Amino acid sequence: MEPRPAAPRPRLCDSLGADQTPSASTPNAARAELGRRAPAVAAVLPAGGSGERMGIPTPKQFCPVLERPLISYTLQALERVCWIKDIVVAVTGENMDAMKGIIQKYQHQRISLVEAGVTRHRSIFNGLKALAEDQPDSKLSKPEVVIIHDAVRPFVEEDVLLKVVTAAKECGAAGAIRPLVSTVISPSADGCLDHSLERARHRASEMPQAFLFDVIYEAYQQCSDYDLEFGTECLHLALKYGHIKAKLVEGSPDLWKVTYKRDLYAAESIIKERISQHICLVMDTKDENHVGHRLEEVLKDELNHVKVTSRLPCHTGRDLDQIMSEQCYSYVCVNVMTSDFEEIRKLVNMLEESNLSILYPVVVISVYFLDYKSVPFDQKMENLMQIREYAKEVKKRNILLCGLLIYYPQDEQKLQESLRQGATIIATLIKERNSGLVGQILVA
Ligand SMILES: Nc1ccn([C@@H]2O[C@H](COP(=O)(O)OP(=O)(O)OP(=O)(O)O)[C@@H](O)[C@H]2O)c(=O)n1
Ligand SMILES: O=C(CO)[C@H](O)[C@H](O)COP(=O)(O)O
Repeated sequence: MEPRPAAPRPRLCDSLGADQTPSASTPNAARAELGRRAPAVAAVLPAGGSGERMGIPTPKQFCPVLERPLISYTLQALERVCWIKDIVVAVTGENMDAMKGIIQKYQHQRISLVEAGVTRHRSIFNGLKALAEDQPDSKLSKPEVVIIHDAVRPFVEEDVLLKVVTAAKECGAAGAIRPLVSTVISPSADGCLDHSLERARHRASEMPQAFLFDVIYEAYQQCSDYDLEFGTECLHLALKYGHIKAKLVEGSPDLWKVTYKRDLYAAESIIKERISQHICLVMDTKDENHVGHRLEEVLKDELNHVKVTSRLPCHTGRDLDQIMSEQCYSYVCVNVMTSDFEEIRKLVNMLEESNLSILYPVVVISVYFLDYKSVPFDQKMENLMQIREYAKEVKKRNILLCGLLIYYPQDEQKLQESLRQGATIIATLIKERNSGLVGQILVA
């Protein structure tokens, strides 16, 4: 088991990062209402499947995405919602230790583990039992509303959680839905089309779902072995056994369930895009006419949807702390005045203290300029080679450090070209977060 990192992490409810910002559509009135009447809300996450359709031995909830297990992203998405008091995760006995290791390594909070069942419904039922009042020695208390959410749907946002919880409080049950992508057809026994459903009149049932706890717990207590073995829909159990017609809430496309291998690639791309929305340039000069500021302009041009900010180095710029607390995961250290690594070391130390890289790889690019006239290329490169060893060291802390040498010719047009190429390399390193390039010195 990996040791627990020392300092507490700088986030959760009040500091929201790139993938943590509640969507603009978060219904503030509903949130306020929920706050006023504060129903106790808990969540149950079934995570006991084997991921057969993924076709690999590791169950998909434990597959690494940017070197962190998928389930950790889902836990992060739920635990950042302050009004969810307990999160109960159902895991198989054989994966219990691995799950405990994940909770410890990524500092997840408010998590309780229960043993999974042989089917998804049985796993959920075990989670509900742990929340029910009548469990001896349990630290958990029975919630008024329970959210059920698959461990393999990592992109659940606070606004949809709030919508299903508010609707469940009113109607007894609620679930997220999406338009169907394909038409659903029913084949007959001989493999021919029996009938097809009118696509526009049907919806795909997704997660999260929420229920008044008593409604869903009683439904699970009453349901048949057949339901527990073959059922795939909790809303159906609430209807069949509690006569509750669930409220259906439109969900976002990102709520889809990671099922096949390609879904892991899609999840990784979404995460990379979300954490690459803010770049901080740490400039070692205030001089507005310096080439570092021209690089900033070109970078803003290159990355027109990305927020690019610049700051002075760490020892004078206290607001770098602020940027780190806003969860900026990309830093470009522009060394105009010196060629040493002092500024980079200070920046990396600050990043380590911030604990940012526990959850996501942080990219740091150290940029230097090469004026052939003053320093020969080989001499400059020799100096920069030191970055390799240092990069190897900080890679262990999930900080991906690379060097970039930008040619600085006298000719204005050529300089512009170098800066543009430098900006393209920076943008690629940030978007890709490729750990294979750690310690490399690229030349523009
Ligand atoms: N006995 C089971 C089976 C599934 N699940 C969980 O239910 C969620 C949704 O199920 P699904 O996507 O079907 O997962 P798997 O059963 O793992 O996948 P597959 O059907 O491809 O084997 C997943 O988080 C999965 O871990 C569970 O807790 N217990
Ligand atoms: O979408 C869902 C609820 O409606 C479930 O996630 C889905 O039914 C899980 O089923 P399976 O484990 O068979 O994939």
